[in-house]
Amino acid sequence: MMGGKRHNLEGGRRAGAERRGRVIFSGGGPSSPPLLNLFFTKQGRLFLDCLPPGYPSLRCVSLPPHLFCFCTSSTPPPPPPSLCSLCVWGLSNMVPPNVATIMAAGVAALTLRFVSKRKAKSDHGERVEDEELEDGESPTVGVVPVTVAWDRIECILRDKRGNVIKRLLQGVSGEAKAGKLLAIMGPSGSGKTTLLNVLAGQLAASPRLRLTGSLSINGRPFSKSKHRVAYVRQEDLFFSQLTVRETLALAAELQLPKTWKPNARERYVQELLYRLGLVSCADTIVGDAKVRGISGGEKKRLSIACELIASPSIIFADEPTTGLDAFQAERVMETLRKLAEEGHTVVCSIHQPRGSIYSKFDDLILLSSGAVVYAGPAADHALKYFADLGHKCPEHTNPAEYFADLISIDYSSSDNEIAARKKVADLVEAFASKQKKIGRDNPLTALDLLMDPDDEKFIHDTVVSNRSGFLWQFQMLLRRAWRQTTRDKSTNRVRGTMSITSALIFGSIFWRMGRSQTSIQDRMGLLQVAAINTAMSALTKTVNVFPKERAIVQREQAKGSYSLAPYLIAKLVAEAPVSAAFPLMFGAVVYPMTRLNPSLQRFLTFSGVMTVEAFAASAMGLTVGAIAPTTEAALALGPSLMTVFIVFGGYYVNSDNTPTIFRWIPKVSLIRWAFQALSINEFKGLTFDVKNSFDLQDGDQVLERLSFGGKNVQNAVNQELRIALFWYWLTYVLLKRNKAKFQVLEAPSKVTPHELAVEDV
Ligand SMILES: Nc1ncnc2c1ncn2[C@@H]1O[C@H](COP(=O)(O)OP(=O)(O)OP(=O)(O)O)[C@@H](O)[C@H]1O
Repeated sequence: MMGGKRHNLEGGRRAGAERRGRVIFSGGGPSSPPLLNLFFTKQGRLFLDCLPPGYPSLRCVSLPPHLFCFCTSSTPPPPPPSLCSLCVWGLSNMVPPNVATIMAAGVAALTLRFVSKRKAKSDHGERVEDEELEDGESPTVGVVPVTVAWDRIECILRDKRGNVIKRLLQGVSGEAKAGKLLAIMGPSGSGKTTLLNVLAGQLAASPRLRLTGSLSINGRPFSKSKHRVAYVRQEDLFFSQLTVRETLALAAELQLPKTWKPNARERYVQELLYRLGLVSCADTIVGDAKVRGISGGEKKRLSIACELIASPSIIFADEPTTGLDAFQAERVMETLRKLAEEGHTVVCSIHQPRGSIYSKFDDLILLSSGAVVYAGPAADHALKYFADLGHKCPEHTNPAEYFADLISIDYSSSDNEIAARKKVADLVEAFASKQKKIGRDNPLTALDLLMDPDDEKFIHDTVVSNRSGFLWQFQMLLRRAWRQTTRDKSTNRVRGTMSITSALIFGSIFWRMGRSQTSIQDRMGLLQVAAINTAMSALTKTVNVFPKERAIVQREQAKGSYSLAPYLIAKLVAEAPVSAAFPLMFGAVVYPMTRLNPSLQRFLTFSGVMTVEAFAASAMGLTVGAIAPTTEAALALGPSLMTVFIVFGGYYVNSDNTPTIFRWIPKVSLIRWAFQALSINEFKGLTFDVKNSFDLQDGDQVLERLSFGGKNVQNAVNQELRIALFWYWLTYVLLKRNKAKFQVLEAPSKVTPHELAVEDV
């Protein structure tokens, strides 16, 4: 299915031609320009030009880092991925063949390859693009053409007792090839996403699933392949406050090798913006539900652009048009179509596309209840196939709609359902027997099998992510976190307003507390509500946003863009000034209104304690966000946990009276340590009006009653800092452990009769 006409890597060709340096071999018949040119680029890389006379269009194929090849052909086969196969191809295709010249070129090339291979070994780990790019020079990222083939994929869902409930995929086989756009279509629940996840090697692991079958890339088992796979998921997740350009630039900075100069990276990002049609919104923020940003279609194309940075050979897209209007859906599919034309292997699942979108597909897989109804070319071939089976698509009807109706189960009545199920079962049977008769539709091409195992090494070298050092990652992630925090004006405005409003409310309630005996209770009450208010607002803000951010970070981590430690530290550093601002605002209003201990030193300590407490609560929010599967779950879990800490916060239950089994809770309660520090800061040295002999004379007596006697502020703040560090550490461990786990594909096995009995549940 490799489309020669569409195999166009103009960028690479141009860049290579511009870099032509010393020619070391030239010849190949009477033609001008010569049939074959072997030359070194200015950077010392070896290039081979094959120019059969009369065929002006050049094509390029990525060869090992030290070898590049440009070639054309009248009946273009896929460009061969190794010099040996190039020579085989050249001998059989060039007209008129000048055997001696080609052989000479082949021998020269192989000799040089042997020499340069040794050099390549010493350069192990570098990418083609790793060489220093000169200013003004275009970056080139080649696409390695690949064929993905899968055979007898079975996915079985079992209940807790191990009984089979459903066959999600039933012996699915097929192929996706370079330069082709393959669409997986079928009614809702037919298994499109499941199949796509299996092909991308990203089916979420579950003890209730059993996955068998074989999956290969260019004839090698998928698990051993080093080709890069991009997966554009249904949900587009981004940092909402970054612009499109910033999002792409950061992804480029984190994923491209450091040897790319800033200019080259910028040009590459600009090129991606053009390719994906994102130039007009390049400087618009991505936005979210609160702040309007780019459109849904633009978000989807930005997702694709981010996936393209690492130059993947294979692109999977799960329902890329879902939620988009007709125009945006068309543009997204046009983008995928172009990527296929550039040599990528593109596979997408799609529900029911309109006619203009359907016409973009090269190949089609139709699924119904997890079984293949049709797999093959999308256009006339599919229509003819169904017409031969007696299902002729009426004229002027969108084939996609026709196929969807044909393979859907009609649940309007039991008779209709039985008839529809029988029709689908017949279609599945018809396709299975046809497949058995003809074997696989398109077996792997001879060239795929000819591939030199060393080329796999090259592929690894060209696509492996070149992760930068800690400091570099920290710097990049700090910039992103800072932008996200400071630009989120609506959230910051709400937090600021809430801080001042609650300070005004508490200030009014505890207005100008005097030194009477009753003011002692008021002071304790105010300090307790201040501690609760600060902790709660920091906690809810964090649990509101972190689960979403966690999903982005986990996706980026899966790509190997950066490590967890620089991410968490950058987040902490970037958010610290903003997080500190709100407790300070609260303190600045409530302190003078209520006339807490009137000294600048005490006011500064009060603000400092509140700030440290806000950090601890925020860190606890991160942990909750790392555990909870959704924002809603995090919002339920976070405040419940905090309520326990409030109860044991030192005001409601005296720590001396705490039941033994709960003694540990006040020790880990961030409310308790904040309350203790605030109380010591407030009461130490304060005197009260005394009217009766049993009245408390000074703050030290109050502290004794609270069981805080003999303690100091510093100690309480240290405990609070330890609690904050504990939550940060726990978040790190949880994020590290909660990496996505994928279902292992077991070798194909016979489905047991018992399992077959549950077909089409
Ligand atoms: N891990 C799982 N556990 C239980 N059921 C599952 C699991 N994964 C998939 N399924 C079920 O398998 C069937 C196929 O799901 P899948 O998401 O692949 O369908 P789909 O064709 O993509 O549907 P849609 O077009 O609605 O997204 C559904 O009935 C789904 O509920």
